[in-house]
Amino acid sequence: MTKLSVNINKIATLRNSRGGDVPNVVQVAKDVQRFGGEGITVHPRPDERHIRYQDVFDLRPIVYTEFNIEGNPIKQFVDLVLRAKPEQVTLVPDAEDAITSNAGWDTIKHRDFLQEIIAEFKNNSIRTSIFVDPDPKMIEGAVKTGTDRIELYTEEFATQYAKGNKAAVEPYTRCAEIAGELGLGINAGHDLSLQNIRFFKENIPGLLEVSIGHALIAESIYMGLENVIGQYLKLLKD
Ligand SMILES: CC(=O)[C@@H](O)[C@H](O)COP(=O)(O)O
Ligand SMILES: NCC(=O)COP(=O)(O)O
Repeated sequence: MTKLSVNINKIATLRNSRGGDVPNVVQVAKDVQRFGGEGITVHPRPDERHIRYQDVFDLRPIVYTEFNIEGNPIKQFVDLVLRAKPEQVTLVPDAEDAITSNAGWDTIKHRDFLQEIIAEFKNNSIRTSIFVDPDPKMIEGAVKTGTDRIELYTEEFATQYAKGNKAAVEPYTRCAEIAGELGLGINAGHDLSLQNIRFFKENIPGLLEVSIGHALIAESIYMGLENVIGQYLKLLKD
């Protein structure tokens, strides 16, 4: 069973474009859950260009599915996560000026740092996941950090699949097999969409969760949020 976590960053982007509180991110998160979404993902960035740190505290009491907070574990972010106590934290090595996440962790080079930070989150009963490229060495490195899960960075798959290159899923399949053998849980995300999600899911053994934001919100402009979430849930069924 693969859970759908809906990333609501883009709702905050729209709100922030005008100031004020329309659309209201808390109401959208409530509706996502009412429509069957199995988790809420946010990725607060240091410049708060979409999700603000305050949004995280406003969302915490209403998220009754699974709250997943993503970000680069700078001190400000670590403090936020420890205070909000989400069900899951996903660590992403994104540069401050990056438009969006654009790389996974080098789990070998940053092993000591990741080990320390992951231990702190786990001591606080927060499940950990780390964002990684589909490279077997990075998966083997990930297990040594003590993380519960990995999140496979799917941008390359999505780009290639859109061009008709279905073989692009193969490194992800291989890494999922390795992760499974090593006892790591498997999440995935970035540029997943109604077009590519079924094929991706079918080729990834043990896929526990996908977090989807950009495409899902864009698709909802044409088809409506409830309808789109329903379609994802059907496509993610075993
Ligand atoms: C880790 C990941 O792939 C997504 O969370 C992505 O970072 C979304 O963030 P933006 O909405 O800022 O692009
Ligand atoms: N972790 C990936 C995520 O939350 C959503 O990424 P995207 O669908 O906005 O590319």
